Amino acid sequence: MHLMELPREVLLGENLAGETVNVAKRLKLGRRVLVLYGPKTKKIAGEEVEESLSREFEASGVVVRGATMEEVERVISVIRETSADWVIAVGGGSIIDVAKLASYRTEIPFVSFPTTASHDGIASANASIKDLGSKTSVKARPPVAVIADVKVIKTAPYRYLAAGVGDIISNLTAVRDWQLAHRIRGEYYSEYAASLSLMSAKMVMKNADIIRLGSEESVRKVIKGLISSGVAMSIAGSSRPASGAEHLFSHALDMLAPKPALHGEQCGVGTIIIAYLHGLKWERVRETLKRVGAPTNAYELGIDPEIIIKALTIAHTIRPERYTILGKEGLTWEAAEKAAKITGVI
Ligand SMILES: NC(=O)C1=CN([C@@H]2O[C@H](COP(=O)(O)OP(=O)(O)OC[C@H]3O[C@@H](n4cnc5c(N)ncnc54)[C@H](OP(=O)(O)O)[C@@H]3O)[C@@H](O)[C@H]2O)C=CC1
Ligand SMILES: O=C(CO)COP(=O)(O)O
Ligand SMILES: [Zn+2]
Repeated sequence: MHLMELPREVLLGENLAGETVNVAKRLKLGRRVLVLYGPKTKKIAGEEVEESLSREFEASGVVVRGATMEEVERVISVIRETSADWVIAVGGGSIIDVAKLASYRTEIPFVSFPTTASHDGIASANASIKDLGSKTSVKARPPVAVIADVKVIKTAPYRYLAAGVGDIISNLTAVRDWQLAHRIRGEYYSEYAASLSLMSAKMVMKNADIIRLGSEESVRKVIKGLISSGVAMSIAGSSRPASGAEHLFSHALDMLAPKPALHGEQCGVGTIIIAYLHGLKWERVRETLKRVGAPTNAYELGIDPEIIIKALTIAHTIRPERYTILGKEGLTWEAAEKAAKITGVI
């Protein structure tokens, strides 16, 4: 049996902090709510959401710092102490992932209230959590509702929106890797999930100039792509349609770089190199990233070229079960250096 779980409500609009109350009432989420936010997103929208919910429910808030297993366990304890009926995550990808996994493990629903359009975990069913030093993709449940407030998301520096484009354009190579794994390893493949995922990537390529404006319309375009990408992951039952070798490269950078860039920025640069390895039109990927003002090379990522090469050579070891163009052996140092040089990444 293949179970697909999807969000029940997706709200995209302006000034939605107060709407959280109506969503909770419609979906009968319960009286006690735990609001999760980060040190910055607390001020950006977290407090406002908590205040709105406090008028009708018993709301308490907790500050989360980073997507680690320790934070997930700490939040699980707070859920139990406060007997929370549901959770709402107000923040970037890290806060949403912690809320997603903690609510799944305590079997309560969670609502996603993104403050950035930088990642496609907004509506997905899986959580990317750092455990014992490396990022793992853990099964969870998608949010029962997504409340995307364009005004809040627009407060984030433009860099975050461009990172969202990087996370979406990754779908081009992720789907290629998935097809490869299907053909070579007989892995389950969903044509429907793959098409939906590719559609998001094509939409951002087509709308790059509108996205570049950094307007509310830009935010809407990127958010829709991120949500569709998350839905594609839910349909597939894994992050396969949106995470291939370019994501392994980004996870490797998170482990190796003293100061990693944003997830979506790293994935975008990874897509350029992995598209080259797949024999795809990598120049088109680079062109789109340039047009939206996302990084396309090591210098713009603020990462040393040696670390880029090293990350390419170890990427295949991060999730050995996830077969990609990197194969079982991975890239040699020379091959990695050549691919990075040809594509102008180093
Ligand atoms: N589960 C999935 O399917 C997916 C998960 N991911 C995961 O998501 C994470 C990346 O998410 P990302 O959002 O890039 O990074 P983070 O969630 O780590 O956020 C980065 C920083 O941005 C801050 N921030 C958030 N909103 C705003 C805002 N409106 N204005 C200014 N600053 C803001 C955060 O504040 P604060 O310090 O308050 O938190 C934080 O300091 C990675 O861990 C990645 O693995 C990515 C894609 C898919
Ligand atoms: O980031 C993702 C999709 O964009 C999914 O994350 P994983 O690489 O952790 O599976
Ligand atoms: Zn991603």
